[in-house]
Amino acid sequence: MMRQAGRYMAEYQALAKRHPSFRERSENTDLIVEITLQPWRAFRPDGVILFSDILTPLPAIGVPFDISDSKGPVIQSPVRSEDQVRELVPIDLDMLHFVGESLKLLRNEIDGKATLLGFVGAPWTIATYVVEGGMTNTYTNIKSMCHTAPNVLRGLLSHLAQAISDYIIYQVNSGAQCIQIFDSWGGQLPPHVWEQWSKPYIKQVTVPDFSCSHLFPISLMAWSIVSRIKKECPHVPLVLYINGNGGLLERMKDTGVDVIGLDWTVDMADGRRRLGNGISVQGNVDPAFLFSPLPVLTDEIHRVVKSAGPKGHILNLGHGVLQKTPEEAVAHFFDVTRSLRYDTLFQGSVAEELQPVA
Ligand SMILES: Cc1c2[nH]c(c1CCC(=O)O)Cc1[nH]c(c(CCC(=O)O)c1C)Cc1[nH]c(c(CCC(=O)O)c1C)Cc1[nH]c(c(C)c1CCC(=O)O)C2
Repeated sequence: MMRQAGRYMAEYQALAKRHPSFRERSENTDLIVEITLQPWRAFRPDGVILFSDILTPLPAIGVPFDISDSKGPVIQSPVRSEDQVRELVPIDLDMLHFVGESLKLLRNEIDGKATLLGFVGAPWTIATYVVEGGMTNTYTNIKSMCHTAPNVLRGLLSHLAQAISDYIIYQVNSGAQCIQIFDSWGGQLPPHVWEQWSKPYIKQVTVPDFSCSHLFPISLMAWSIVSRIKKECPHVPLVLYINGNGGLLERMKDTGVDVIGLDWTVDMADGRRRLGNGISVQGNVDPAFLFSPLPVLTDEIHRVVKSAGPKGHILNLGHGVLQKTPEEAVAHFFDVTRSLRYDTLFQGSVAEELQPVA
C-alpha cells in the first residue's frame, strides 16, 4: 500500500515537520529507513515499499528537481530541446548511494518477514515531469513534442529507459526483491499513442529506431526495460501500474511484466477476463473506501478478492492511500486481509493450486 499522495501517518507528518525538505527525507539513509519502517511497524504488511520517489534518480542523470508542498514536483529547467537531451548524463549510481544503503539495511531489518519492494517511474511518466517541469492536467508540451520534435522526445525516452534499467538493477543488487514500474500518466495517452510512446520503452523487445540516428547515435534502440531486467535479474517479479489503465489492459499484456496493477475504475472480474490466466493482477480497492464505515470496507475487500479469484492476485488499493485517510481504516484493511480464508472464499478451490507471484 503506498502513501505517496496520502502522507496519512501522523508519525510521518511529525517527522516531516522536523525535516521539512522532501529531498532530505528521501535522500538521507537514516530517514529513508525510518520512514519506510513506519507502516511496517504499524501494520505488518506482506510488502515493504522503499520510501523514495520516481523522480529521485533525476539529479543522477543531470536533471535537478524539488518537491514543494504547494506545487508538488518542480523541475527548474524543463528539457525540451535537442541540446538539453544531449546534456543528460548516464546515471551516476554513486549519487544514489542512499538508495542502495537503505535497501541493504531494510533487508536486514525485515529479516525475511515481508518482501522488500523497490520501484521506478516508466520513461513516459518520468518524461512528463522532465518536459512539463512539474505536474500538469493537460500534458500539452510533451504530447505536442510527439509531433513537433519526435526525435528529441525519442532521445529523451531512450536515455531515461537506459538509466531506469541501470537503476532497477542497482536496486535489485542492493536488496529489492520485487520492482514496481509506475507508468502513472501512461493512461493520459490515447491507447495507440501509448503503444508508440510509452510501451516500447517498457516492453520485452528492443525496437530499432534508426530514423534519429544522425541526431542520437547512442540511442539507436528504444531501450526496453523489461527485456534487460528479465535477462539480468530473471527471478525478480515486475509489476506495471498505469493510472486509468482501463483502455490499455490488452495492450499491457505483452509487455513481459509479471503483474499488472489495476486501478479501481476497472472491475476486477472484467480485468481478469480481459487479461487472461497468464498474468497476475494487483489491486484494486478504491482508496476512498478507507473513508467509509469499516463494515463497508470489509465487504469491498471481500468483493475484490472474490472477483479476482483464487490465483495470482496481490490485494492492494487501486492507487496510493489518500491524504487524511484514517489510520484505523488502514489497520482494518490489513486485519481483514489477514483474516481471509481461501476455503471459505473460494469453495472448491484448494490452497495447493495457489501460486504466489513473489
Ligand atoms: C507519479 C508519482 C510520483 N511519485 C510516485 C509516483 C507514482 C505513483 C503514483 O501513480 O502516484 C511514487 C512514490 N512517491 C513516494 C512513494 C513512497 C511510497 C511509500 O512510502 O509508501 C512512491 C511509491 C513518496 C512521496 N512522493 C511525494 C510525497 C508527498 C510529499 C511529502 O510527503 O512531502 C511522498 C510521500 C511527492 C510526489 N511525487 C510525485 C507526486 C505526484 C507527488 C505528490 C505531490 C503532492 O501531492 O503534493 C511523483
